[in-house]
Amino acid sequence: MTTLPTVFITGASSGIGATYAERFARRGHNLIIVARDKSRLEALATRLRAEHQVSVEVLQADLTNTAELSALEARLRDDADIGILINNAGMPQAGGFLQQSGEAIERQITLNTTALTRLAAAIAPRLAQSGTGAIVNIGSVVGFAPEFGMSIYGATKAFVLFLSQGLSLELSPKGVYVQAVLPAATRTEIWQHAGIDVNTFPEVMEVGELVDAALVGFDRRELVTIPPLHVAERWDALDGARQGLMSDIRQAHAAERYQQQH
Ligand SMILES: NC(=O)C1=CN([C@@H]2O[C@H](COP(=O)(O)OP(=O)(O)OC[C@H]3O[C@@H](n4cnc5c(N)ncnc54)[C@H](OP(=O)(O)O)[C@@H]3O)[C@@H](O)[C@H]2O)C=CC1
Ligand SMILES: N[C@@H](C=O)C(=O)O
Repeated sequence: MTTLPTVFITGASSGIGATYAERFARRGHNLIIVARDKSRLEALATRLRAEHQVSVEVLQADLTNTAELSALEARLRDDADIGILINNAGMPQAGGFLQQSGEAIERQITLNTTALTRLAAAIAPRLAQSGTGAIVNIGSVVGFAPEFGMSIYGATKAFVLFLSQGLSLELSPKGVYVQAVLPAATRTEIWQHAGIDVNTFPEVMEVGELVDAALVGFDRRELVTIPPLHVAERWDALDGARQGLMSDIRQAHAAERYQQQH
């Protein structure tokens, strides 16, 4: 019987990450679950060990702490049992751009982009060497929507999508599957952290439905999985238009509309 890869999940103490942990435990995977809240992680680990007879290791870490992030990188580099990284940990933006302190900006960009990238960079060489494995990056539809007024958060999520597309081009020929998952409003604690009452939204997806849909995309080896997008052709058209724009870039001279009228 082939041994299933261990799944390394960041942000697993609540919400989407905790649900991913439950779903992969149900599939029989051993887990390594990471977050700052050790007691919540331990409670989840105890439950999943009992319910699914899998190994669940708890790693308490603040991904914005360089030393703690480095320890996680070393584990991802060295532990050959880890075959799937779920880069889930993230934080929202509370308030508009003008309300952001330097520290808040640094913390959000560090968690949502730097830590996610460094953890992917830690595991990717080993997965590429082995010719198998998966990296799942949790983005957001907010990365498509500057109109939502979460400019820094949305920029970090646009980063996650671009990074995932780039990593897929670089790593999928080496057997490594990369997936970007783009939820919309999903019922988790993130909204409390954003200072927003999620119950004021006309529609919110339940977290189990979100993760189950993301796993359908995962099982299909889909690159960009957008569970709330009911018209899949919209994404195809957007990405096709992006590629069309690039094919119309002529680098030798500025476009006529930018030529000085003499
Ligand atoms: N819910 C939604 O509507 C949407 C969410 N997303 C994304 O989904 C991902 C998961 O969010 P969601 O489950 O909703 O939110 P939650 O707030 O429920 O979960 C966030 C998780 O990240 C962990 N975390 C936060 N800060 C740190 C840190 N500094 N170091 C380590 N872990 C940290 C938290 O654990 P702890 O506090 O114990 O450290 C928690 O486990 C995020 O990337 C988010 O941007 C995307 C689109 C929509
Ligand atoms: N996490 C939510 C916003 O804060 C989202 O990405 O929709």
